[in-house]
Amino acid sequence: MRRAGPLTYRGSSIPNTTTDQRLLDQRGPTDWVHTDPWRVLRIQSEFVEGFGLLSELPSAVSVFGSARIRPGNRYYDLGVEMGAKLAQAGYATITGGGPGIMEAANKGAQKAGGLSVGLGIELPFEQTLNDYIDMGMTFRYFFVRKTMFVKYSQAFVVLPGGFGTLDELFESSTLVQTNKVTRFPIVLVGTEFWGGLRDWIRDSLLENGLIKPHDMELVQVVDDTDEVVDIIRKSHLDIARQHQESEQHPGPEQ
Ligand SMILES: C/C(=C\CNc1ncnc2c1ncn2[C@@H]1O[C@H](COP(=O)(O)O)[C@@H](O)[C@H]1O)CO
Repeated sequence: MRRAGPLTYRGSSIPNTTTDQRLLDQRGPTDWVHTDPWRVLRIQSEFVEGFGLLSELPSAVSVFGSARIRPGNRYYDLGVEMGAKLAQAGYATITGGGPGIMEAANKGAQKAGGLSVGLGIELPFEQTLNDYIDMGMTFRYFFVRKTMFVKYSQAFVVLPGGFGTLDELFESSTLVQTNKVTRFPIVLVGTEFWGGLRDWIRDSLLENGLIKPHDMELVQVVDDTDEVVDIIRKSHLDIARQHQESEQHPGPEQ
């Protein structure tokens, strides 16, 4: 009789090698490493690692913005200030873990004694997480990383940036617009930078009936980092109040 894990073999059914021998003695073909079923497992493991790292994170805010802005630029300083204000208000700061505004927000958060998180992305060129990160992970897949930003933050704050930043802004706006996430403030910081986009959304999208009038409220544009924190706090309090009310007056079981 031979046991192989949960399996039992007897007589001529007993294999002449063990599972461990088959695993360890030979490599076999390798082309499966480049197939989609194998990638699915890698994607799964990325979700597992991400959820494992972030599931016990305190209240947090994702801060997005340019990878190209350097120290000395006024928007870099704005990023540092934003991270610090979020830390002082008790929020962890999550960024894309890279240079520029991401580094600035992480720096501000860390220096103000807050929790600074970086969710980096593997890129075709070598890049490490910036130096101001307390907890970090580098993702292979953009879409897995994006899930983490939304799942583990209470709000998105968007500073000036290029295509990457716009992608993050419009993806989050679509998630709120389609009710995939609810009660999720998206705040653009810098009216001089973002004002033109807001006007274009109103004059082109709203004017042509491509969005509804209330969609204009999905994204707020402000200058003052204290105002950003107020918007986030207020939304947080509204959510807490609604939770309390639904506990006191529970609806029908679902
Ligand atoms: C281009 C340079 C570095 C790129 N490194 C990045 N690291 C991490 N995250 C990134 C990077 N580039 C883009 N992102 C994500 O998009 C947003 C910034 O993109 P933008 O096009 O610069 O606006 C940012 O929020 C990240 O999540 C130069 O060294």
